[in-house]
Amino acid sequence: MGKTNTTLDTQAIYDRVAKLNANEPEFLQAVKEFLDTVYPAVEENEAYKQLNILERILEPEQLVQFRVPWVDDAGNVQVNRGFRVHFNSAIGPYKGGLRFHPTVTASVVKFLGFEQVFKNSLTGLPIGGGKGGSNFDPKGKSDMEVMRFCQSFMTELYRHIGENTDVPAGDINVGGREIGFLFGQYKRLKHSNDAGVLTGKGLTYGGSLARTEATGYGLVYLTDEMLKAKGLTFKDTTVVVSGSGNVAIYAIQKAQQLGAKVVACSDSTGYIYDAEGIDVALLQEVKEVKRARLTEYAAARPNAVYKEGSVWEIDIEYTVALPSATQNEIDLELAKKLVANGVKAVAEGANMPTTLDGVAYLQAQGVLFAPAKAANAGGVATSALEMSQNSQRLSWTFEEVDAKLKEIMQDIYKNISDTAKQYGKEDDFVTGANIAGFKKVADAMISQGIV
Ligand SMILES: NC(=O)C1=CN([C@@H]2O[C@H](COP(=O)(O)OP(=O)(O)OC[C@H]3O[C@@H](n4cnc5c(N)ncnc54)[C@H](O)[C@@H]3O)[C@@H](O)[C@H]2O)C=CC1
Ligand SMILES: O=C(O)CCC(=O)C(=O)O
Repeated sequence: MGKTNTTLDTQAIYDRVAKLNANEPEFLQAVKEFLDTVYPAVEENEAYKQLNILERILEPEQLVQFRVPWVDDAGNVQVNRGFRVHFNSAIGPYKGGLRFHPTVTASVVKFLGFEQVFKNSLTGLPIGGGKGGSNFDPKGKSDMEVMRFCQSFMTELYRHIGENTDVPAGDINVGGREIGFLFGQYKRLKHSNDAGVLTGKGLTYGGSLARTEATGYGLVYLTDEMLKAKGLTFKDTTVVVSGSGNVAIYAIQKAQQLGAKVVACSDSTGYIYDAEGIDVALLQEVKEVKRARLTEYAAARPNAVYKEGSVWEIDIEYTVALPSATQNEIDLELAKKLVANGVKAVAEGANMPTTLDGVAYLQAQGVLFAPAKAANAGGVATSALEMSQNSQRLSWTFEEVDAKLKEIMQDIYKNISDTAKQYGKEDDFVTGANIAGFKKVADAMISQGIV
């Protein structure tokens, strides 16, 4: 076999990736955090080094980019760009969401797909990592425009997915409506009712109970474990959440069920502060039913206020922060603001919402920090439960799925916390999550040869 007694040079590995993926800042950010934390697990394992496991794991198996032409309501021809990255299939079919947002690029899809590999590994379920999306902006589009876009997007995507190959789901701006349109077009093209090809489906055609709630609920279950281990609790604790979409809404609901007071959440232009605690039913009505802005929530609640800017600029004392909007929403300056406001725990509902220097600062200040690949893994874990139900042609009850989700999140916390300790980094859950997620994938890759 090739090299013997090799020494690991993670800087050289990073430099090579940076050269190959120039102009992909989000992907390189995710790679840097990974390399900076997993090296002890590679250093101690001669096979990982000899077989260049890091170099291989950092290279997606495939990246598909395609044109998505569609016609708007005024009869104009529009064109967007579609992507799907098949990052790693060592432990199961590619699995991960689709994002429709103007900021979607190859870099964004690759960072999301890379993180998904280790997140999916942490769930303990047999799913590999993938992700996709488009720079299509559904804001202001009619249902028919969204449908035509989804049909065109699937007209290329269907070649690259399948219930045993790649199983997409939702992410930003891809919810039940979009998954329905995508599934309808997939069936037309394949002439086959493969329910397991997408997750996040509606309950009338193969969706799982509790998938809608799963990411937000799972985030709170994991945070609860992290708090309890330090003698803290959600009960009577003040919480701030960013975003007001799928993850944020159900995180707020579960935190409130556990006795917390969630006083703020946000959209892309501003945030609401509701000192009495957010009214989840009203928030759902505004965001999920009307697809309106948070200003409508403030207009309907006499004591709530709407402010422009980042919710992390808020000037109140609170204990738990759950960033659940988008990447890099908490930078170093905002991390300092969180600490000044008395925050004791941050758990990432969004993918990579904290910059590298933001994470380093929070950890240095002793803030409990749960990284996205552990904290928001409940969504994809429940998607895997949806796949199991589809293949058995069964539907489990809400309580059954929720109980499995809770157990998975408790297991993830234990795994990342034990792994951090094992590598001499107690309470460094970034290191714990990266090493624990990585080792399972690396071992599966080694077993399968050089492929
Ligand atoms: N839906 C899911 O099951 C999972 C989602 N995630 C992550 O959670 C985050 C939120 O996703 P969802 O709630 O599903 O999406 P969503 O489309 O339901 O909601 C997104 C929310 O983020 C806000 N937002 C988007 N861009 C923003 C920006 N530039 N600044 C401030 N706010 C912004 C939107 O206003 C909206 O409230 C994303 O990072 C996603 O990757 C992670 C795991 C699973
Ligand atoms: O449920 C899924 O497959 C997608 C979840 C996802 O995209 C994520 O975990 O970021």
